[in-house]
Amino acid sequence: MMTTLTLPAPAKLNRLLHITGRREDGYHRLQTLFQIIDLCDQLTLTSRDDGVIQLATRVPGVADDDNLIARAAKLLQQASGTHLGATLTLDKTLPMGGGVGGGSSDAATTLVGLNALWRLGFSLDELAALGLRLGADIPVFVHGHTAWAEGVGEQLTPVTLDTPWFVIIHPGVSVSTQAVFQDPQLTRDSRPITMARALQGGASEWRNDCEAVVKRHYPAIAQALDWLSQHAPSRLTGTGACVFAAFEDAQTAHAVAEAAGHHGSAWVARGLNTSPLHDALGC
Ligand SMILES: C[C@@](CO)(OP(=O)(O)O)[C@H](O)COP(=O)(O)OP(=O)(O)OC[C@H]1O[C@@H](n2ccc(N)nc2=O)[C@H](O)[C@@H]1O
Ligand SMILES: Nc1ncnc2c1ncn2[C@@H]1O[C@H](COP(=O)(O)OP(=O)(O)O)[C@@H](O)[C@H]1O
Repeated sequence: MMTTLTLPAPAKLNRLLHITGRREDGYHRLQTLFQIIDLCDQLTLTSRDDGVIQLATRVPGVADDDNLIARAAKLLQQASGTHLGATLTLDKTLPMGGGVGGGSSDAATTLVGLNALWRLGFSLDELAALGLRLGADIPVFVHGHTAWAEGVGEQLTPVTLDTPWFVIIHPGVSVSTQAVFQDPQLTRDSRPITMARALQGGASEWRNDCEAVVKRHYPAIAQALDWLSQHAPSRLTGTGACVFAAFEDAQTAHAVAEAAGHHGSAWVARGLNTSPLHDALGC
């Protein structure tokens, strides 16, 4: 019987991010295009008979009880009533709090992977609903398809986007998502658009409503955006700190990433339409 799985947890980019209003609970309504990319963390999940959820690796700065993979595993255990446990090993590549959704994706891979390992038989819809209780960015990674999203990011429609090579720069500062959403100067009244219109417009019309506020508060992000914009149109992902630009060929992307060194860490990643997690599990 299968007792160990090693699975990818891919990152995402917000190719477009509009803030269209605020819910009664203070959370902001968004319209966004989430694109999955091939930059990944790796998770190894090993089933155990004693019911214990054990973290074999620590995430710096995150208490084990707060770690999203431990929380996801415990939530799935509770929801299913299984007597099984798991040892969870996380090989972290994705920058934390960078707007590429690493923690959310780790949690999604835990839910989808343990569902297979423990043979629970939950559907992806059921797992996405569980994931939403831990974070708004988790459902897209559970479903595993590049998507148009509304609500707080949980109402998903799968779409197919171009699959360029992205240069992603993390300017080495950490952005507080909460502070961005609390800023009085944040654009929070963008007129809602249809998905068809967003897709028709194409990348040249896509923007991120958080960008102006984030650039004002974090000069390093403004500088990275200005520098990258000399090579190709550049955007912030999520509430930052990462910025990205799309290139048609890998060679150009690698040359730009190499030259980006003085602005922070830089990666090259390919845009995807389906998640490598779902490719690996055949689901
Ligand atoms: C805006 C996005 C787009 O992908 O940014 P990134 O986190 O990826 O950068 C996400 O949806 C972010 O979701 P997530 O990262 O789960 O946000 P949380 O940590 O729950 O939010 C921190 C705080 O930001 C505010 N917040 C967050 C999301 C939202 N739609 N409206 C809000 O007003 C709330 O005050 C919340 O307490
Ligand atoms: N397994 C995990 N990996 C990364 N961050 C985690 C994890 N568990 C909890 N966190 C917390 O979640 C925060 C946001 O993580 P992350 O998803 O990487 O950022 P973002 O939502 O900006 O892309 C981190 O700063 C950290 O405090």
